[in-house]
Amino acid sequence: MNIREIVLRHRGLLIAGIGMGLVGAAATLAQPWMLGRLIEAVALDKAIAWPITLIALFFIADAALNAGHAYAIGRAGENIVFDTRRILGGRLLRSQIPHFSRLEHGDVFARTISDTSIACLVIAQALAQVVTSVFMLVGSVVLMARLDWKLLLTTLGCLGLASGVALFLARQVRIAALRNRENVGAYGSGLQRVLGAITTVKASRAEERETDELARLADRARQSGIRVTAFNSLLTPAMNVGTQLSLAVVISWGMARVATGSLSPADLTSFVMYLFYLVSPLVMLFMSIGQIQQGRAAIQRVTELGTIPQEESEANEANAGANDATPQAEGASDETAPAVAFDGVSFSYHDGTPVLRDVSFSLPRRGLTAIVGPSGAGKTTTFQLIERFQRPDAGTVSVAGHDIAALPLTELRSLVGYVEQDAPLLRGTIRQNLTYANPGADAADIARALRLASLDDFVAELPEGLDTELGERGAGLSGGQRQRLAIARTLLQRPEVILLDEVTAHLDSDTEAALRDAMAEAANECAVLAIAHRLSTIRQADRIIVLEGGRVRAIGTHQELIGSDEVYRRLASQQFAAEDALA
Ligand SMILES: Nc1ncnc2c1ncn2[C@@H]1O[C@H](COP(=O)(O)OP(=O)(O)OP(=O)(O)O)[C@@H](O)[C@H]1O
Repeated sequence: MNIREIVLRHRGLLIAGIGMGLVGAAATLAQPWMLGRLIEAVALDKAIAWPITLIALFFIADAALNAGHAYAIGRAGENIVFDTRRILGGRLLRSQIPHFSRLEHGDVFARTISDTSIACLVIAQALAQVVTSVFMLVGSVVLMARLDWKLLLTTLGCLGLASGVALFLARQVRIAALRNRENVGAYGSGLQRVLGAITTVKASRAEERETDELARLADRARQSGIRVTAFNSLLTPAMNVGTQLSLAVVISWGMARVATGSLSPADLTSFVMYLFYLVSPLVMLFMSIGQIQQGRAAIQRVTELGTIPQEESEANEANAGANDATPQAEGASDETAPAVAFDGVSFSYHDGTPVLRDVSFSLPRRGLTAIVGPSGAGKTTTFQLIERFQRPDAGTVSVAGHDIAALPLTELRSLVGYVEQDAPLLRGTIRQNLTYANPGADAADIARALRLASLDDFVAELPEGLDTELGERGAGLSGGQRQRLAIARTLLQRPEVILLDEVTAHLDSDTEAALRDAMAEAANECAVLAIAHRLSTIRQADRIIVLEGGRVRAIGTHQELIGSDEVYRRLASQQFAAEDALA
């Protein structure tokens, strides 16, 4: 992502805004000159209608052009912020999971929400301000030099002194503002951390501790905020002192020269007006330079986030599809190809520890397969590879006969339905959540999916039925209901393969039995691969894959494995004991 390109896309509006600003500045500069001519006309008893009309015209043009300038630049800034956020949002959603999972969410929000505003608005406004300020400064200096160069040198001396102090203060403001942004960001991250785990905080009676910690972070933000205010409040007086000093010198020396006749009252009036004009662009220039520095830091943070590696772009997917057209066409009609096949797959996360080692298995197009194994055996990682959230270091993974490395991602993910361990739901109605992967599903399909997931009675009892609004992350539903809603959503997608990650963990025995029926029915239509702990689920499976330490230990039915595999026997007896204890 390149912010320069985004800014250039809006150059028309920016140039129009700067153009209006420059013409407006010229109209401003013309006013003292015209006022001088008006004073001369009055003094010499000449006609004053023209000077007055011109001053009025310049005044109106000045006001109108300045309003146009502010509107155009503000609008361009908002357009740039919009484009940056739109692109950034898309890039985050299409980013590669291994890179995304390393980001801190609070920081991602800060970069996407506030850094984009600062970067774009500051750059658009501050750049425009620099251009118009420099024009005003040069214009004022040239016109003042034409009026009286000695008075100009005196003015520049006084203002130069004040500018030096102002420059120093502006630099301090910038440093303090950067620190303040970091502190505000840290407070945001802290707030997000505790609010995301509010029930754990309460259950651990940690409210007081966390409130103190939040207050400590907020206090750091307050202190750096006060530093910004302190330096900022000195900035304007520093420039005012310079202005007042030069004004005092210019007026007293200028009046003395008017008395001796070496300067006309009209020129002195114009000169004093230009003096005021000189100060405001000077302050603006310093502030804009400071803002641009701040904006550069924000641009860097936005650009860093924007360069997060992407899953293939649409174009690449199309190419991959075109290059792979023949095997895909064959595979799609080849019902004999396995639903999922792992062939010599090895994988490690970024820390390099091997998680899967030379894993090979294949699933037929129909039927229920359970994956069992001790905690950390690599079961969820297997699912991550099938969805291509992660890529294998060696070996190939195929779905419906296609090597998934060459399959367009949208196609792969339409073939595979995935119900995660925590089954997160999105805000919105039950219907929106249900049809999330298949927005075109009709009422009959929805009713079938609800029935299969044993949710039909629950939804029928709700006053608003399918249109019931769910809270954040599915609040308003029990863990089991959330899980079943996620299963119904996957069933509606009608995939070739359904991956279920410990979906029966949250369910009571009755619901689990209903869900087992749902799995059996789904397994008649597609391949179901379930990570399971409950023996009742495992026993129902057509085949069971036993994983241990990232390797496939054994594959077989419950009866076969009980007789032949030590690890399976141990897992099964542990589960029996646990279920007996529960009973
Ligand atoms: N994102 C990750 N980054 C680094 N290591 C990871 C990551 N996810 C999992 N691991 C590691 O990979 C190994 C396998 O994890 P995985 O979640 O696949 O196991 P699992 O068999 O599903 O375990 P469980 O039954 O406890 O859910 C574990 O040692 C885990 O610490």
